[in-house]
Parts: sequence; structure tokens; C-alpha cells
Amino acid sequence: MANIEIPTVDLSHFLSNSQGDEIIDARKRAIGIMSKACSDYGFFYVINHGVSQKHLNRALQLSKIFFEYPQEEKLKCKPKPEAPFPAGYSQAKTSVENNAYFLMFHPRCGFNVFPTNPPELKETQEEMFSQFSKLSELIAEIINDDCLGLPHNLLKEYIDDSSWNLLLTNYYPSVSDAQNVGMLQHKDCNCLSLVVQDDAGGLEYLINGEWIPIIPPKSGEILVNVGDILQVFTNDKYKSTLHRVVSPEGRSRNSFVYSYNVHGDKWIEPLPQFTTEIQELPKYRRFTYKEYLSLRLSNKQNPSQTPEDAVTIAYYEI
Ligand SMILES: O=C(O)CCC(=O)C(=O)O
Ligand SMILES: [Fe+2]
Repeated sequence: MANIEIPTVDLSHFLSNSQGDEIIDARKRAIGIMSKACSDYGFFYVINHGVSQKHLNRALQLSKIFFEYPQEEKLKCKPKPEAPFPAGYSQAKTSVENNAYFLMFHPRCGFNVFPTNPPELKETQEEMFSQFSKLSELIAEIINDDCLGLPHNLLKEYIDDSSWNLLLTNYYPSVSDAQNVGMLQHKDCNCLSLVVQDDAGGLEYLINGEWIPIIPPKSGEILVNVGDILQVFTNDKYKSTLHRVVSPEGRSRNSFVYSYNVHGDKWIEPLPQFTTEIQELPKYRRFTYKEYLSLRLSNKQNPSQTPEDAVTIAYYEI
């Protein structure tokens, strides 16, 4: 199977306040890599991103402990039936063989359910949420100001009070060869995702018709994935790429996905900078993010037999 070198963006130059020529050049290089990666692939790695490796390792370790508990213990934090999102522990319906589970941490939704065991898990999730939030805001600001040249804070205004952002801790138990689709192919419905997988690997992207495995990085890189909303805003300049999880045989797998979402009430459509201002026709009709999310959630609650039946962003194509 082919392998690609994933573009890597060094964020240290954006986290430092210094303004020398060298820093400015380094930032320009990083912006070039990020812009090209968003248009060509729809994903890239970030390094020197400010998220503590020690903390990530600890969070991974604690989440492994949680997922290895008997079902009875895990079900103590099952989602509240009235909750708009399945915050808490659930089985994912995005795998045909039903061999994927997740813990959704959605601190601002008002229906969050925290696991009580292991006791440090709650605090670790909160800390990770806060570090991933800062990182996603920095990346969104670079994309907004430097890569796309949009008015400052334009994307941020869509995110509003960040209350729609969430952290998923995913668990794919050990499988036999016959049951290896951990998560069906999909594109992320959000603005951006930050992804960390453990050393089991299994994440794959569809590039030029071929599934390319993403080998778990060794130096603390975090994968950034362009979601459907950024694709719509840019009228397809940026790509939200199909990806899936193939669970490794004979061992379990854990991952984290931080979802940087726009606010549910916002109207989404291609921005004028990528349509009227450059004499291009919009490729999508307008919709609210909450409507799209609920259609996507209905895919998950009632999984389609084939990926082609599932609602995707193509639903809004003109
Ligand atoms: O588990 C992973 O590595 C990625 C999962 C994923 O693609 C998602 O939650 O959207
Ligand atoms: Fe995904």
C-alpha cells in the first residue's frame, strides 16, 4: 500500500511573541504548508503545538483503564435520554460489526455525564479539553487570517461561545480478522478535528482512490483534519477527506478526537470571498449547523447498510 508523507506544520513560531525576520519567514513557510495541505489533502500534522505530551499519555492510560472495566461500570455514565448529544459512554453505530465505543465529553451542553472511575479521568478530560480548545483556536486563527486572508475573527464568530465543541475518547476492542471495520468511512461534519491515536494505528485516509494508513507518529504530532464546514465556507477550496478506522487484529485501540464545531444556530453557506467576490457560483445551499448535525446523528443512530445511503455534505450540494 502506498504511503504519503503527511505535511507537518511547526506551531512554535506562532506561540512565540518574537517578531524577528527569521520568525516571520518561518511563519510564512508554515502558512504555505498548512494552506497547501488543506487544499490538497484536508489534513496535516502539527508539532510544537503546546499540548502537553505527559498529559496526553496520562489521559490515554486512564481512558484505557476506563474502557477495560466491565460494561456495568461503564454504563453508570450512559447518556441522559433527554440529552441532545450522547454525552457520556455509548456504543458507536458507525461500525458495521459494532466494535467501537466512545466516551463523549461535552462540558458545555448541560447534559454531560462524567465517569467517576478511575477518579482522575474527569480532571484529565477537562485539562485535555482546555488544551485542545486553545490549540484549535490557534489553528483556526491561522487558517482564517493567514491561509484564507479572511477578516480577523470571522471563523471565531461562527464558533461563538465554543459551547458546541466536544471531545471524543474512542475505544475499539480487540477484533478478529473478519471484524475489522472500527469506523465506517466518513468525512467529519465539523469545522476542524484534532486527532490523536495510540500506537495501534488503524486510521486511514482515501487519497486518489487508495486507502492510506496513518502510521502513529513518534514525536507527539497531532493530526488536524479539515471538516465539512470549512469545505463549504471555502466553496470546495479546502477538502474534507474521507477517512475510516480499520481496527488492528488482536489488540484494542484508543484515540481522541476533539471536534471544533460551529454554533448550531449559525447559517452555513459558501462565503462571498469564495463565490461572488471571485465570480464563482456557490456549490452548496445554506443550512443551519444544528440541522446538518441532527441528520448526521441520525446516520449514527440508524446506520445505513452502505456508506452511500448515509447523509453527507453532498445533501446540500447545488
Ligand atoms: O478513532 C480515530 O482515530 C478517528 C475517529 C474518527 O474519525 C472520528 O471520530 O470522526
Ligand atoms: Fe472522523
